[in-house]
Amino acid sequence: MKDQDRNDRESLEEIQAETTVSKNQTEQKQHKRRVRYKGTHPRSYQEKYKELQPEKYPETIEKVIQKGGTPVGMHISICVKEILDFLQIQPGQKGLDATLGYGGHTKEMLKCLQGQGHLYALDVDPIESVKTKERLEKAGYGEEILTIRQMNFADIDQIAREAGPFDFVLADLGVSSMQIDNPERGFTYKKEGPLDLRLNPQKGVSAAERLKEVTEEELAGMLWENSDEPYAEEIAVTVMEKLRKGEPVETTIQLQKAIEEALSFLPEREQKEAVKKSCQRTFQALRIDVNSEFEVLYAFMEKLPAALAPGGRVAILTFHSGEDRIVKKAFKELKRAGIYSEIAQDVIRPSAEECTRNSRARSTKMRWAVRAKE
Ligand SMILES: C[S@@+](CC[C@H](N)C(=O)[O-])C[C@H]1O[C@@H](n2cnc3c(N)ncnc32)[C@H](O)[C@@H]1O
Repeated sequence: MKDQDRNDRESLEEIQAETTVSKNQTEQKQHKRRVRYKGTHPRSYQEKYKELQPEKYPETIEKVIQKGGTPVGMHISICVKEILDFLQIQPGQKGLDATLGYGGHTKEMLKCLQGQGHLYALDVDPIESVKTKERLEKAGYGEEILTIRQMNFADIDQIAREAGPFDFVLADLGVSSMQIDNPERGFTYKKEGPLDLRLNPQKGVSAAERLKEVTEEELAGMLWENSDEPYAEEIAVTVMEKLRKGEPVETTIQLQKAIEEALSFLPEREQKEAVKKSCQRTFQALRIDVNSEFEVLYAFMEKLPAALAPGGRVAILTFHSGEDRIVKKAFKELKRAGIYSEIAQDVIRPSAEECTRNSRARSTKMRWAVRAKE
């Protein structure tokens, strides 16, 4: 049985159990109103996934993880061992986690500090970072050891001026599973939701608004440059035609349908797979655009050496070739200039075992560098 079916069935059993209890109570106390029947399907995202309440349903969480999935509302940290082996964190050091997310890496780095030193952690996402702060506080990591800021890592110079230089820095780029899994954030074509895709929904314009701003040529260029989308032109033509005719492309499914339509010329047996891949690439390209992901990564790579202490170590996880190219090039150039004394010769990939355990690790590449001692 699929996990989702099982979740739905378990929810149904709970609902039925609640109804039985309420029936017995009704017989005993006639004046009590019956509990309203909730229906066989949970109504909201919150109700639908027990995984969103990990404390209440630990077995459900364990089952999902064992099957290689990521429980909804959680994020499984990638390459933890490889990162810690490289960073060599010592008690008393000062570090920066540039991408807090669910706080998995943060927690592992905090453990290495053994209560001495300080960790700073940044995230642009105002929704998830609040939840992560609460979770880490409950786990015993308060302000005395951990400072969390809602800040873009492009401003690493700012936090370095206040708190640096750092002995170690980690950046685990991209999006977290919680952001992808929440349909209201619009990161996935698999669930209906507003076409938003912003890491910080309180700033900038959503992907739906962005589609209304760009020309057909600009959209095709965006899809090609950000994601190497082979059907960039066909998709751009279809989307723009829809907008010209006054048909909305404002939700994730509306965009998915437009992509399906754009690729309808392909032989039927190829269509399903091609649409899936083009949806992944199109959503990625739009996400990169609305969050200026390449621009902020350039800024981060440029400011990073000045934020590191002499001998300081940095590890970066990337998830697509565009990101990896920027990191690789910056490390190489700065090594040649003598600013880094050592850099990773090759990318480090998660083990096959980790990829089986966590399918989201498959596209991960890790690179590292050590700041020269001068
Ligand atoms: C892959 S997740 C990090 C997961 C985290 N390492 C963990 O173990 O839970 C990436 C996070 O980086 C954040 N992020 C992406 N770009 C950012 C930026 N430019 N500045 C700060 N945070 C950013 C995202 O909002 C997301 O929460």
